[in-house]
Amino acid sequence: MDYQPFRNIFAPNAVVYDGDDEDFNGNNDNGDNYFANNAFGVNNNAATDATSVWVFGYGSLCWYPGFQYSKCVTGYIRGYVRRFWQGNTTHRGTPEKPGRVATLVEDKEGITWGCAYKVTGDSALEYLKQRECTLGGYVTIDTKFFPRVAVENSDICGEAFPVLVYIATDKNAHWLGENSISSIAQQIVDSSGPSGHNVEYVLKLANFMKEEISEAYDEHLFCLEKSVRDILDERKIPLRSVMGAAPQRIRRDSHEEIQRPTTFEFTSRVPETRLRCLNI
Ligand SMILES: N[C@@H](CCC(=O)N[C@@H](CS)C(=O)NCC(=O)O)C(=O)O
Repeated sequence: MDYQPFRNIFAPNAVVYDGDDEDFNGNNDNGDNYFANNAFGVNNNAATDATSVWVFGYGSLCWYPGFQYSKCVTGYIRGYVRRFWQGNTTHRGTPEKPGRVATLVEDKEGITWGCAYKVTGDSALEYLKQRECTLGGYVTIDTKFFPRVAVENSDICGEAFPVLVYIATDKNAHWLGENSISSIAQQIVDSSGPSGHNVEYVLKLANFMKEEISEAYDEHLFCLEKSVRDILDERKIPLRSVMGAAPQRIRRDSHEEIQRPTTFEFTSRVPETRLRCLNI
């Protein structure tokens, strides 16, 4: 499916960090650093609070952040694709039977949808350092996040802003790498760990994508989800035995609820409508 990312309709002139003349650490040809300057697309008091950063989630963080945050915005990053190529022995597997969790793999044309959380202070980052890095083998990178919808006069008003991302590269001890969807699905159905069954991890991520970002299509994730469900059916494993508790409710995209002030002048312009079916 040829996916076209959403264009930001409210900030057509937003300064776009085009990615051509900067590398991932944000340095461009004349020595400016994207991440040192104000984040594009988020107004000053939101993006440049001294102690706040945005963290991009694309795996379990989408449905189980586990830390305090003040905002959650759905959107995507460019230059990466999501792949279940990272092994895990501390959350969704054991040292004897590692599970598989999501990571990102570089792909110049790639887009990965997820959500960005605004966190303030150190506790969230300390928690993520333990959960992702110490227990999971992830490291952090900086990249830019494109909100699905930017809203004029809100704190999510431009095309992109900097995010911190936790990514497992092929250099870490738990890396498993590429394998067929059916083999990965088999391993997932056979794995569980202290945080729950590996199936729960895949299905709750797939549910997040379908419920929150239905316009996006992640072939790797959805083919894996189907393969996992087929195996569960073949083996007559009831979903309730692997799905754990219902995920916490996450309030997302509150900036989209900002309504334009309707003035009398505005409403008086609303054209007459006829309810043809009632002929009134
Ligand atoms: N960094 C990715 C993946 C994070 C992830 O799934 N990490 C795993 C393994 S370290 C984890 O935290 N799992 C917790 C769980 O499975 O409940 C994200 O942004 O969501």
